[in-house]
Amino acid sequence: MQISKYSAPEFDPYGDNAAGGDDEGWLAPTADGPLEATLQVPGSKSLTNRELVLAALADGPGMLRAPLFSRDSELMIEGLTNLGVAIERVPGEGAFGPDLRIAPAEELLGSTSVDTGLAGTVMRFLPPVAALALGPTTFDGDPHARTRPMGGIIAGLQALGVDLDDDGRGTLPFTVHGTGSVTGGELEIDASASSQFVSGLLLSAPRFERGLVLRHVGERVPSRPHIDMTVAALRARGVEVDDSEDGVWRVAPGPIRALDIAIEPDLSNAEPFLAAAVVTGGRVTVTGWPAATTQVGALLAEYLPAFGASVDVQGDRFTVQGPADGIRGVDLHLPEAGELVPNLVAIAALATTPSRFSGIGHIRHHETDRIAALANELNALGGRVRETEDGLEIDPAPLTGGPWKAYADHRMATSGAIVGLAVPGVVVDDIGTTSKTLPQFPELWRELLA
Ligand SMILES: O=C(O)C1=C[C@@H](OP(=O)(O)O)[C@@H](O)[C@H](O)C1
Ligand SMILES: C=C(OP(=O)(O)O)C(=O)O
Repeated sequence: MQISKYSAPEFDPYGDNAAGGDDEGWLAPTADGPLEATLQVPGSKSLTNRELVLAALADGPGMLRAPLFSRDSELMIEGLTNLGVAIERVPGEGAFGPDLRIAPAEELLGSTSVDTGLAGTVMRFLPPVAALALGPTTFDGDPHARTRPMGGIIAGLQALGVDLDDDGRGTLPFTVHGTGSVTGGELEIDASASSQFVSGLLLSAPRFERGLVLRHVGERVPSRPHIDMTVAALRARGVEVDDSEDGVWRVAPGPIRALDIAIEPDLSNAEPFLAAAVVTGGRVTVTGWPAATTQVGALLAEYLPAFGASVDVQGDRFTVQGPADGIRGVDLHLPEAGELVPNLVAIAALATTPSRFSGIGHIRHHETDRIAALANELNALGGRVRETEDGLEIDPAPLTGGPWKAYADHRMATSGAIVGLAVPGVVVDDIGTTSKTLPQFPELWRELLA
């Protein structure tokens, strides 16, 4: 079956957007055999929100082609707009929405507020931009956003001399009192809780008077591919970045070049559909797969074969063929790829041999404590899942249907959908939470199974 181009529903950034669900929850469809499908997914959250920030700080008007439209990107657009950036939707060729034309502000202006929702990229990338604005900007978000670590950004900006009022807990809410400029220079932060502390500071750094020499001190920084993505995005706009010393990033001051740039499809949002091939022994192709990318989702080409699946790449078509003789358990150490873990754990819960995931302690600080959430939800269905300090261990066990809590976490919601393909009666309480990065999920999933 060829999944058709999908037109995004009217988007309600704060609403439930429970397309396909209701108060009773969303009954995950069960596959009655191997699934065969070809589909396209919308633009990358990580690339869209980086390029929005860089376009807003650039030396002239720029374009984003085929960007993502989801709660996280709408919050980024709204936050930048509040700071005085003009962002206009213009017709484009993308299958999932318009293009964006971005005109940087003559002068960024505070005296405003930014709602971060639950978006890590908004809460970590915009405070340094607000430090460049004139006037105070207050940051706050969803209830759970107030528990996500912000220390590297708060302490980092304060150490750079930015006046930032917080209550000392190292979390939202806080106010950045921008003066229109940041001196920059040498800075040490602990980025072991999130790579986004590094990315957030680097993105604004070319606009600091002395640039930035950012040194990480502490345990290992997670999600390194996401930092590499930030560095590549800066270099593509003519910014000089030296990352040759491990744990140190040197950004030269200077202009950020305006670009007309196409956003790649979100390879991490392709994951649940590719997982569907693995758990049903079917065949799923995602089109528009980039030949070269900094997205962590490209590592699915290594991870999915560990379950016994095979991967075939022909041009821009990325195809996964699921195993015919049952899913193999895996032993994966994934500090680089925390964002991919929930869906991989869902596959592992359906495997015939044990699995172990390690090196992912930091995902306890994502949209929810993903280690606890995965263990809770799988064990409630009869699973045998143990939390470890930095991961999960899973023994094979027959699962039965029942409620599946999403905890406002888009990847928990899609993980419930994956389990439901093989286990009748899994009911996801809030499938609408997929609107954080993929509002089309319920519709695309329905088409996958049609
Ligand atoms: O910069 C980014 O776009 C992201 C970085 C990672 O954050 P952490 O380093 O906090 O895991 C990743 O998990 C998140 O989904 C997106
Ligand atoms: C961790 C994630 O998001 P955020 O950008 O909010 O950190 C994620 O998308 O899996």
